[in-house]
Amino acid sequence: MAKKKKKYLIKLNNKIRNYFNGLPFDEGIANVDDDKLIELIMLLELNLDSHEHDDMVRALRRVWSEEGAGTRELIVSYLTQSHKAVHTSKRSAPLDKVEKIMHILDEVEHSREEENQILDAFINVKSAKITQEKVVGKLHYLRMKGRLAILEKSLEVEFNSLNEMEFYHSFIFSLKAFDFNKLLQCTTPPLPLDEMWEMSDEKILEKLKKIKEETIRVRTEEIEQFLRSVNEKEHPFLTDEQIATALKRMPPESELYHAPLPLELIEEILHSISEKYDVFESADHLIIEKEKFHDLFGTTLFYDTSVSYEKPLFYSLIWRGVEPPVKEDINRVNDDLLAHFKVAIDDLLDEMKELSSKLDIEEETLHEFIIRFVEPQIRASHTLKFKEKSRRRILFHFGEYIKPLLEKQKREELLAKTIRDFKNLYPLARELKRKIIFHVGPTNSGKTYSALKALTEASTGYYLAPLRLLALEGYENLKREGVHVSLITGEEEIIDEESTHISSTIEMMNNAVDVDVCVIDEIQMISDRDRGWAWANALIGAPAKKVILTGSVNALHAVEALCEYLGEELEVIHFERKNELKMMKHPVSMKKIEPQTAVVAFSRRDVLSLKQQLSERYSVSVVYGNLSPEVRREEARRFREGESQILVSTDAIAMGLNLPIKTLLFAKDNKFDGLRRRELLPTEVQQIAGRAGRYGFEEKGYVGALDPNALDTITKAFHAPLPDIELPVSVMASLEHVMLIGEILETENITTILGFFADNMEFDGPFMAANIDSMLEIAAIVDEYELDLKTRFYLACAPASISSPYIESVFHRYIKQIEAGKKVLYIPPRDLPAFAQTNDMLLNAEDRVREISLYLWLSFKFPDIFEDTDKALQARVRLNNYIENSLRQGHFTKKCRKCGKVLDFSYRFSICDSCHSLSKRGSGSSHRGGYRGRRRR
Ligand SMILES: Nc1ncnc2c1ncn2[C@@H]1O[C@H](COP(=O)(O)OP(=O)(O)OP(=O)(O)O)[C@@H](O)[C@H]1O
Repeated sequence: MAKKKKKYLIKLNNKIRNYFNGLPFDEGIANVDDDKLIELIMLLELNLDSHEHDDMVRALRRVWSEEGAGTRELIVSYLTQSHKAVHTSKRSAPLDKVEKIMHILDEVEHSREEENQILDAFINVKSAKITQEKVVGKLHYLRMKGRLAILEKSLEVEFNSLNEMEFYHSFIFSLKAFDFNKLLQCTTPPLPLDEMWEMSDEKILEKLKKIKEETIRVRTEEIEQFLRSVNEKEHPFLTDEQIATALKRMPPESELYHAPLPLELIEEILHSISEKYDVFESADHLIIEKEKFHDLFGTTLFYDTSVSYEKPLFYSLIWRGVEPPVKEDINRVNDDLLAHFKVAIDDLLDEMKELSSKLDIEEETLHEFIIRFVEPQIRASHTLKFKEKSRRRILFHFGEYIKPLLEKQKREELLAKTIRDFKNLYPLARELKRKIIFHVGPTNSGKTYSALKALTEASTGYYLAPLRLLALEGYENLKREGVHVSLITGEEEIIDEESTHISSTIEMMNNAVDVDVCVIDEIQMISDRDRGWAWANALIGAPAKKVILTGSVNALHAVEALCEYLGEELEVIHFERKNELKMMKHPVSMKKIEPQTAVVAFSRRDVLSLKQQLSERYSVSVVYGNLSPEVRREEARRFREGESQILVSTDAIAMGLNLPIKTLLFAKDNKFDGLRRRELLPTEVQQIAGRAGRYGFEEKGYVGALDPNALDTITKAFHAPLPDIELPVSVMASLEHVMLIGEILETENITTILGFFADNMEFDGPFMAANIDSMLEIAAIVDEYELDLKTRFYLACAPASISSPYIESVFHRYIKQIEAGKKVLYIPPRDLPAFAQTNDMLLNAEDRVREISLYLWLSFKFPDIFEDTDKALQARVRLNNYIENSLRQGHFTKKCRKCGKVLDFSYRFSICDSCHSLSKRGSGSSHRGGYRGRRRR
């Protein structure tokens, strides 16, 4: 920096040396003449007492040596080029600009004042831009301005920029009640000034005076006309007083018909015209507003519609007595607003529908969505406007709302697709490239025997039985053959650590470990309304290289269809009945039943009634569904080993059981199937009849009935061809499926999940979702508790027959404990008598056995909670003995409450017919003794 400054000072020194012909400043300055020295002293604003040459030279030498580069530059600049040495802009115009202007003015005649005005006008204009034309033009303008000023003064007017004359004049307003003077502004039409400047001042003045007078005349006429129009007859909107006040307050420059009216007055006038309006004003507009409403999807939106008028226009309508078209204008604006609004809402709705077209969203939900956003916005702004911003906001939120729904739907679709192709849910079975062999034949044809033989010979295998008893039979058969086998049913497990085989009930199939052979017994059960799904699931998912099915011929078509869907090889082996089975020609009377006869009825009541009647002559075994497996087995054993002569049973014996039955008699030809009472189907008759004349026990079998009508129906059904099982067959979700559905539906509600499976699944194969009504009933109970999904599913599968109120309450107690993670103690029944005295006692005992079945079943799923299995098993033995004894003793018979006569179990009343008729005859003293007496007689 310093270097740069020094260099600059040297440059200035050199310049001054040049100027002083090689002399330095101190010497050269002494040669400068006094005038220049004085100017230099003034330029530098030096205050000197004397302006003697030597004093000035001394002062300048001091300044040169003491002051900085700036002062030196000024001095150099002044001496070398004097015009650049101007110290500040405040100084007078540089000589050459003034000279230029003066030079131009020399050519034109002008006064001294005009010269000053011109110099002033160009003071800030650069010299280069100053031309003769501009200077002359300016001079001309100044002269015109001068003349205008004179004219304005003498005429008492002003010229506006349009070259019109503006002036104020006082006019008289003659109103009805009084007169008053008011100064008003008058304006002449535009004046041809260019033309006028050609004239003399006097002439111009004369002309302008005329124009002024004419303007006043016209204005006067205008006022008169105006006053006539508002004065002549009653003004429709304004009172005389209001007119007078408005005119008095009118600003002088206002047009008459534009005379302002106060806001309150406008409001009053509008109300008198029609409805309620709100009126506002801006500087130059009147805004009139009215509340309107619009029904949007059942919600009323309140908003304001407004119109705005320029004040002069509106005032002029009022002054002229013309009704302002506010109502029409507001309605028109409102129609416009509504039309726009509706189109915007319709567009939005369309867009929302398109976005959610894949979802099943009700139109009402879309409406609610729009209302939720639009209503508050309109309430807040009170304007029926649907802004683009709002549209975007609604669509954004709607998008957020449907996003999870769309995702869920996508997942549901994916799930449906997976489940639809049901076979894919069993990947292990699919990998094994299974071979299916169907042992098809009538009952007692050895089809199971032969399948079990193949199973025995296989190194690993499963036997899937329709009943627990048959699983046990299969287990015992395999064990007898020296096979290491485990038994797994819903209630019990007998595990052989070295087992290569498992005999289980079909619902317990393990689809995760593959084996060589799997026998699925009684495949025709696939058409069973409630349990059929277990056979379908097993046929699709059994993980065995060889799957042997046994069943009747009516299942052949369904099995073929399923194998075709699975793409798996099917071999069909036909079996013939081993023993002859003859249909009897005559009904057999109860009194003539031969030993080794099974009598089949279809309800527990009928079985007990038959037992009661037959017990008088024969020893009888009883088998029916409610009995525990142990009791059933014991009763079957007694019959098999000849301890009892007759077996009375429900159709629980229909499947598979091998017993030495020579004759099988149907007690009835109809049954209640859970929904309605109906005739037995040929398949049921043939299956049950097949229990007679089992190969290895008897040579021949006989089938008959107790009464002639039943015999007729049974005979027909016995000979009828079996109709093919109808497709589709039912399939059912496994735990894995349930978990998957739960995850996708984002729910742990087992009722919802099972319902979803049952309702929404469509399958590609010949399938439908199983009938799970009873499971859903249990699921509804389970969902009342806080449990995880796995637990819920297990519980929903539990054998809890909630048609028994006792079992239902037990089930609730169990679930409550599971929910709390607390142990469930098994409380055994207290002292049981030797046998049941009444039917209710027997029913209670059966409920207690079912309670144990439930307890044991749950102990497999929740071993830490249901630990009292030994106690439960012991109690079951006790209860079974008690039930067996009761059945044997027959002491629980139904007797007439009055005379003690033994009644049929199916008898509806508690007193017998004779007691009933006696009581009706009204023997007055209807006390017990009387009846006893008669009975004794
Ligand atoms: N080859 C055989 N050798 C010895 N006994 C046999 C033979 N085949 C079948 N049996 C016996 O014949 C009876 C009926 O056989 P199996 O149970 O296999 O018949 P099924 O066709 O399965 O009849 P259902 O359908 O009624 O069960 C059984 O007691 C069985 O032990």
